[in-house]
Amino acid sequence: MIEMDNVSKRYMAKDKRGNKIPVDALKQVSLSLDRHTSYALVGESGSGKSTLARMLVGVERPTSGEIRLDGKNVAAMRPQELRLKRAEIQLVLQNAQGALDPRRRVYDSIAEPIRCLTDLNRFEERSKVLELADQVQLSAAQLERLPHELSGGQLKRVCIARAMSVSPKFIVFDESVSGLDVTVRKQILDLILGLKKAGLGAFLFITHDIDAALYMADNIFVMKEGAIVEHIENAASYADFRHAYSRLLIDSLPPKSPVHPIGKEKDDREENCYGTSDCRAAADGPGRLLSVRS
Ligand SMILES: Nc1ncnc2c1ncn2[C@@H]1O[C@H](COP(=O)(O)OP(=O)(O)OP(=O)(O)O)[C@@H](O)[C@H]1O
Repeated sequence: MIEMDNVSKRYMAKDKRGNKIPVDALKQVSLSLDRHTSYALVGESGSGKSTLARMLVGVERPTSGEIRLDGKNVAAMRPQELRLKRAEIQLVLQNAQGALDPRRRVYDSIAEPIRCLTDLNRFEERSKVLELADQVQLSAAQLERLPHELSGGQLKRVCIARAMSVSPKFIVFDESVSGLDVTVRKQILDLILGLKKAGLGAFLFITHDIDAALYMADNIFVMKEGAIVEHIENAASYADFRHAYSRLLIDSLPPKSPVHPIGKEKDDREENCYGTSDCRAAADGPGRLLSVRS
Protein backbone atom coordinates (compact mmCIF):
# COMPACT_ATOMS: atom_id res chain seq x y z
CA MET A 1 0.00 0.00 0.00
CA ILE A 2 1.31 3.44 -0.96
CA GLU A 3 -0.23 6.35 0.91
CA MET A 4 0.06 10.09 0.55
CA ASP A 5 -1.17 12.00 3.54
CA ASN A 6 -1.66 15.74 3.09
CA VAL A 7 1.33 15.96 0.79
CA SER A 8 2.24 19.42 -0.49
CA LYS A 9 5.11 20.49 -2.71
CA ARG A 10 6.21 24.09 -3.11
CA TYR A 11 8.83 25.04 -5.70
CA MET A 12 10.53 28.40 -5.85
CA ALA A 13 10.42 29.73 -9.40
CA LYS A 14 11.46 33.10 -10.82
CA ASP A 15 9.16 35.68 -12.34
CA LYS A 16 10.04 37.89 -15.34
CA ARG A 17 12.02 40.26 -13.16
CA GLY A 18 13.98 37.44 -11.60
CA ASN A 19 12.16 37.65 -8.27
CA LYS A 20 11.54 34.36 -6.52
CA ILE A 21 7.91 33.30 -6.43
CA PRO A 22 6.41 30.20 -4.81
CA VAL A 23 4.67 27.61 -6.99
CA ASP A 24 2.41 25.24 -5.10
CA ALA A 25 2.62 22.22 -7.38
CA LEU A 26 0.87 19.89 -4.91
CA LYS A 27 -1.67 21.03 -2.34
CA GLN A 28 -2.46 18.68 0.51
CA VAL A 29 -2.86 15.59 -1.61
CA SER A 30 -4.11 12.51 0.18
CA LEU A 31 -4.59 9.21 -1.59
CA SER A 32 -3.88 5.55 -1.15
CA LEU A 33 -2.89 3.10 -3.83
CA ASP A 34 -3.04 -0.60 -3.22
CA ARG A 35 -0.71 -2.91 -5.00
CA HIS A 36 -3.28 -4.94 -6.88
CA THR A 37 -5.27 -2.20 -8.57
CA SER A 38 -4.76 -0.08 -11.67
CA TYR A 39 -5.18 3.66 -11.33
CA ALA A 40 -5.15 6.59 -13.69
CA LEU A 41 -4.44 10.20 -12.88
CA VAL A 42 -5.81 12.74 -15.30
CA GLY A 43 -5.41 16.51 -15.43
CA GLU A 44 -4.37 19.41 -17.58
CA SER A 45 -0.79 20.36 -18.26
CA GLY A 46 0.71 22.00 -15.17
CA SER A 47 -1.84 20.49 -12.76
CA GLY A 48 0.90 18.68 -10.83
CA LYS A 49 0.75 15.14 -12.22
CA SER A 50 4.50 14.70 -12.75
CA THR A 51 5.24 16.27 -9.39
CA LEU A 52 2.98 13.70 -7.77
CA ALA A 53 4.76 10.93 -9.72
CA ARG A 54 8.17 12.14 -8.53
CA MET A 55 6.96 12.17 -4.93
CA LEU A 56 5.59 8.63 -5.25
CA VAL A 57 8.82 7.16 -6.55
CA GLY A 58 10.97 9.20 -4.16
CA VAL A 59 12.84 11.29 -6.72
CA GLU A 60 11.76 14.35 -4.74
CA ARG A 61 10.62 14.94 -1.19
CA PRO A 62 7.42 16.69 -0.18
CA THR A 63 7.55 20.14 1.38
CA SER A 64 5.04 18.91 3.95
CA GLY A 65 2.92 15.84 4.56
CA GLU A 66 3.80 12.19 4.76
CA ILE A 67 4.34 9.39 2.25
CA ARG A 68 3.97 5.87 3.64
CA LEU A 69 4.98 2.61 2.04
CA ASP A 70 3.26 -0.38 3.62
CA GLY A 71 2.34 1.80 6.57
CA LYS A 72 5.83 3.16 7.20
CA ASN A 73 6.76 6.82 6.76
CA VAL A 74 9.52 6.96 4.11
CA ALA A 75 11.11 9.94 5.87
CA ALA A 76 11.80 7.67 8.86
CA MET A 77 13.29 4.78 6.86
CA ARG A 78 16.96 3.88 6.97
CA PRO A 79 18.78 4.23 3.63
CA GLN A 80 19.06 0.48 3.02
CA GLU A 81 15.36 -0.12 3.78
CA LEU A 82 14.38 2.85 1.64
CA ARG A 83 16.50 1.56 -1.26
CA LEU A 84 14.77 -1.81 -1.19
CA LYS A 85 11.30 -0.29 -0.83
CA ARG A 86 12.00 2.18 -3.62
CA ALA A 87 12.92 -0.64 -5.99
CA GLU A 88 9.35 -1.85 -5.55
CA ILE A 89 8.01 1.31 -7.22
CA GLN A 90 9.33 2.13 -10.68
CA LEU A 91 8.72 5.12 -12.93
CA VAL A 92 8.38 5.09 -16.71
CA LEU A 93 8.97 8.59 -17.98
CA GLN A 94 7.36 10.49 -20.83
CA ASN A 95 10.63 11.10 -22.64
CA ALA A 96 11.89 7.61 -23.45
CA GLN A 97 14.87 8.87 -25.45
CA GLY A 98 15.99 11.13 -22.60
CA ALA A 99 15.52 8.38 -20.02
CA LEU A 100 18.09 6.10 -21.69
CA ASP A 101 21.84 6.53 -21.94
CA PRO A 102 22.44 7.23 -25.66
CA ARG A 103 25.80 5.42 -25.61
CA ARG A 104 24.54 2.29 -23.94
CA ARG A 105 23.13 -0.75 -25.72
CA VAL A 106 19.45 -1.39 -25.06
CA TYR A 107 20.44 -4.66 -23.39
CA ASP A 108 22.55 -2.82 -20.83
CA SER A 109 19.85 -0.22 -20.16
CA ILE A 110 17.43 -3.00 -19.27
CA ALA A 111 20.06 -4.88 -17.27
CA GLU A 112 21.27 -1.87 -15.28
CA PRO A 113 18.61 -1.96 -12.52
CA ILE A 114 19.16 -5.72 -12.21
CA ARG A 115 22.88 -5.12 -11.65
CA CYS A 116 22.28 -2.33 -9.14
CA LEU A 117 19.39 -3.75 -7.17
CA THR A 118 19.56 -7.55 -7.31
CA ASP A 119 22.08 -10.33 -6.70
CA LEU A 120 21.54 -12.09 -10.02
CA ASN A 121 24.71 -13.34 -11.75
CA ARG A 122 25.41 -12.55 -15.41
CA PHE A 123 23.84 -15.78 -16.64
CA GLU A 124 20.64 -15.16 -14.66
CA GLU A 125 20.67 -11.52 -15.72
CA ARG A 126 20.80 -12.49 -19.39
CA SER A 127 17.92 -14.89 -19.08
CA LYS A 128 15.90 -12.21 -17.22
CA VAL A 129 16.61 -9.57 -19.90
CA LEU A 130 15.64 -11.97 -22.69
CA GLU A 131 12.45 -12.88 -20.85
CA LEU A 132 11.59 -9.18 -20.43
CA ALA A 133 12.36 -8.47 -24.10
CA ASP A 134 10.02 -11.27 -25.05
CA GLN A 135 7.26 -9.84 -22.80
CA VAL A 136 7.50 -6.38 -24.33
CA GLN A 137 8.01 -7.78 -27.85
CA LEU A 138 11.55 -6.62 -28.52
CA SER A 139 13.80 -8.87 -30.60
CA ALA A 140 17.24 -10.09 -29.56
CA ALA A 141 18.71 -7.98 -32.38
CA GLN A 142 17.01 -4.84 -31.03
CA LEU A 143 18.64 -5.45 -27.65
CA GLU A 144 22.03 -4.93 -29.28
CA ARG A 145 21.14 -1.52 -30.70
CA LEU A 146 21.63 1.98 -29.32
CA PRO A 147 18.54 4.04 -28.38
CA HIS A 148 18.75 6.29 -31.45
CA GLU A 149 18.43 3.20 -33.65
CA LEU A 150 14.95 2.40 -32.30
CA SER A 151 11.53 3.91 -33.02
CA GLY A 152 9.52 5.85 -30.42
CA GLY A 153 7.29 2.85 -29.72
CA GLN A 154 10.27 0.50 -29.37
CA LEU A 155 11.93 2.94 -26.96
CA LYS A 156 8.80 2.93 -24.80
CA ARG A 157 9.00 -0.86 -24.75
CA VAL A 158 12.62 -0.65 -23.60
CA CYS A 159 11.63 1.72 -20.78
CA ILE A 160 8.80 -0.58 -19.71
CA ALA A 161 11.14 -3.61 -19.71
CA ARG A 162 13.71 -1.64 -17.72
CA ALA A 163 11.09 -0.67 -15.13
CA MET A 164 9.92 -4.28 -14.88
CA SER A 165 13.44 -5.69 -14.57
CA VAL A 166 13.45 -5.54 -10.78
CA SER A 167 9.95 -7.03 -10.50
CA PRO A 168 8.38 -3.92 -8.98
CA LYS A 169 5.09 -4.11 -7.16
CA PHE A 170 3.95 -0.82 -8.61
CA ILE A 171 4.79 1.10 -11.79
CA VAL A 172 4.04 4.76 -12.43
CA PHE A 173 3.64 5.51 -16.13
CA ASP A 174 4.02 9.26 -16.60
CA GLU A 175 2.56 10.32 -19.96
CA SER A 176 4.09 7.13 -21.28
CA VAL A 177 2.26 7.16 -24.61
CA SER A 178 2.37 10.83 -25.47
CA GLY A 179 4.10 11.66 -28.72
CA LEU A 180 3.25 8.32 -30.31
CA ASP A 181 0.95 7.96 -33.25
CA VAL A 182 -2.48 6.54 -32.51
CA THR A 183 -1.75 2.96 -33.58
CA VAL A 184 1.52 2.66 -31.67
CA ARG A 185 -0.09 4.33 -28.65
CA LYS A 186 -2.83 1.72 -28.65
CA GLN A 187 -0.23 -1.06 -28.92
CA ILE A 188 1.65 0.27 -25.89
CA LEU A 189 -1.55 0.66 -23.85
CA ASP A 190 -2.54 -2.89 -24.70
CA LEU A 191 0.94 -4.09 -23.89
CA ILE A 192 0.65 -2.57 -20.40
CA LEU A 193 -2.82 -4.08 -19.91
CA GLY A 194 -1.53 -7.44 -21.15
CA LEU A 195 1.41 -7.30 -18.75
CA LYS A 196 -0.99 -6.49 -15.93
CA LYS A 197 -3.02 -9.58 -16.75
CA ALA A 198 0.19 -11.61 -16.87
CA GLY A 199 1.13 -10.59 -13.36
CA LEU A 200 2.71 -7.13 -13.49
CA GLY A 201 2.00 -5.42 -10.19
CA ALA A 202 -0.41 -2.52 -10.00
CA PHE A 203 0.16 0.73 -11.84
CA LEU A 204 -0.69 4.40 -11.91
CA PHE A 205 -1.17 5.66 -15.45
CA ILE A 206 -0.70 9.42 -15.70
CA THR A 207 -2.21 11.18 -18.67
CA HIS A 208 -3.94 14.32 -19.84
CA ASP A 209 -6.17 12.12 -22.01
CA ILE A 210 -9.41 11.19 -20.27
CA ASP A 211 -10.18 8.46 -22.80
CA ALA A 212 -6.84 6.79 -22.22
CA ALA A 213 -7.48 7.00 -18.47
CA LEU A 214 -10.84 5.28 -18.93
CA TYR A 215 -9.30 2.63 -21.11
CA MET A 216 -6.50 1.85 -18.69
CA ALA A 217 -8.03 1.94 -15.24
CA ASP A 218 -11.21 1.62 -13.23
CA ASN A 219 -9.90 3.94 -10.53
CA ILE A 220 -9.40 7.46 -11.81
CA PHE A 221 -8.13 10.52 -9.97
CA VAL A 222 -8.73 13.94 -11.47
CA MET A 223 -6.22 16.63 -10.63
CA LYS A 224 -6.59 20.39 -10.83
CA GLU A 225 -4.05 23.00 -9.78
CA GLY A 226 -2.18 20.64 -7.49
CA ALA A 227 -5.20 19.10 -5.79
CA ILE A 228 -7.15 15.89 -6.36
CA VAL A 229 -10.68 17.10 -7.06
CA GLU A 230 -12.31 13.77 -7.83
CA HIS A 231 -11.68 10.06 -7.31
CA ILE A 232 -13.90 7.76 -9.36
CA GLU A 233 -14.03 4.08 -8.56
CA ASN A 234 -15.24 1.69 -11.23
CA ALA A 235 -15.20 4.39 -13.88
CA ALA A 236 -16.76 3.14 -17.09
CA SER A 237 -17.80 6.18 -19.06
CA TYR A 238 -17.86 9.98 -19.16
CA ALA A 239 -21.08 9.92 -17.14
CA ASP A 240 -19.14 8.76 -14.06
CA PHE A 241 -17.25 12.07 -13.89
CA ARG A 242 -19.23 14.39 -11.62
CA HIS A 243 -16.96 17.22 -10.53
CA ALA A 244 -17.44 20.49 -12.44
CA TYR A 245 -13.76 20.51 -13.47
CA SER A 246 -13.95 16.91 -14.75
CA ARG A 247 -17.01 17.84 -16.76
CA LEU A 248 -15.08 20.79 -18.18
CA LEU A 249 -12.27 18.46 -19.25
CA ILE A 250 -14.78 16.22 -21.00
CA ASP A 251 -16.58 19.15 -22.64
CA SER A 252 -13.28 20.49 -23.94
CA LEU A 253 -12.26 17.24 -25.65
CA PRO A 254 -11.28 17.93 -29.25
CA PRO A 255 -13.76 17.13 -32.01
CA LYS A 256 -13.61 13.62 -33.37
CA SER A 257 -11.15 13.22 -36.19
CA PRO A 258 -11.22 10.51 -38.81
CA VAL A 259 -8.51 8.13 -37.64
CA HIS A 260 -10.44 5.49 -39.52
CA PRO A 261 -13.74 5.84 -41.35
CA ILE A 262 -17.07 5.52 -39.63
CA GLY A 263 -18.77 2.24 -40.26
CA LYS A 264 -15.65 0.10 -40.44
CA GLU A 265 -15.97 -3.43 -39.23
CA LYS A 266 -15.85 -4.00 -35.50
CA ASP A 267 -12.65 -6.04 -35.65
CA ASP A 268 -10.79 -3.22 -37.35
CA ARG A 269 -11.94 -0.80 -34.75
CA GLU A 270 -10.86 -3.05 -31.92
CA GLU A 271 -7.42 -3.29 -33.39
CA ASN A 272 -6.81 0.37 -33.99
CA CYS A 273 -8.92 2.26 -31.53
CA TYR A 274 -9.22 2.52 -27.82
CA GLY A 275 -12.25 4.72 -27.94
CA THR A 276 -10.37 7.95 -27.76
CA SER A 277 -11.67 11.37 -28.52
CA ASP A 278 -9.64 11.30 -31.70
CA CYS A 279 -11.62 8.45 -33.17
CA ARG A 280 -14.96 8.84 -34.91
CA ALA A 281 -15.90 5.28 -34.15
CA ALA A 282 -15.98 6.31 -30.52
CA ALA A 283 -18.59 8.97 -31.15
CA ASP A 284 -20.99 7.23 -28.80
CA GLY A 285 -18.52 7.57 -25.96
CA PRO A 286 -15.80 5.33 -24.65
CA GLY A 287 -18.19 3.10 -22.69
CA ARG A 288 -18.94 1.02 -25.78
CA LEU A 289 -15.30 0.61 -26.67
CA LEU A 290 -14.29 -0.13 -23.13
CA SER A 291 -15.68 -3.58 -23.78
CA VAL A 292 -12.50 -4.07 -25.82
CA ARG A 293 -10.57 -3.92 -22.58
CA SER A 294 -12.54 -6.51 -20.69
N1 LIG B 1 11.45 22.12 -10.52
C1 LIG B 1 10.46 23.01 -10.59
N2 LIG B 1 10.66 24.30 -10.25
C2 LIG B 1 9.66 25.21 -10.29
N3 LIG B 1 8.40 24.92 -10.66
C3 LIG B 1 8.14 23.65 -11.03
C4 LIG B 1 9.14 22.63 -11.00
N4 LIG B 1 8.58 21.47 -11.41
C5 LIG B 1 7.29 21.75 -11.67
N5 LIG B 1 7.02 23.05 -11.44
C6 LIG B 1 5.72 23.72 -11.57
O1 LIG B 1 4.78 22.96 -10.84
C7 LIG B 1 3.53 22.90 -11.52
C8 LIG B 1 3.15 21.45 -11.77
O2 LIG B 1 4.07 20.92 -12.73
P1 LIG B 1 3.98 19.39 -13.21
O3 LIG B 1 5.10 19.16 -14.16
O4 LIG B 1 3.89 18.51 -12.03
O5 LIG B 1 2.57 19.38 -13.98
P2 LIG B 1 1.99 18.28 -14.98
O6 LIG B 1 0.53 18.15 -14.67
O7 LIG B 1 2.79 17.04 -14.92
O8 LIG B 1 2.17 18.98 -16.38
P3 LIG B 1 2.42 18.29 -17.83
O9 LIG B 1 1.17 17.51 -18.14
O10 LIG B 1 2.59 19.48 -18.72
O11 LIG B 1 3.64 17.44 -17.73
C9 LIG B 1 3.71 23.72 -12.78
O12 LIG B 1 3.24 25.02 -12.53
C10 LIG B 1 5.21 23.73 -13.00
O13 LIG B 1 5.61 24.89 -13.69
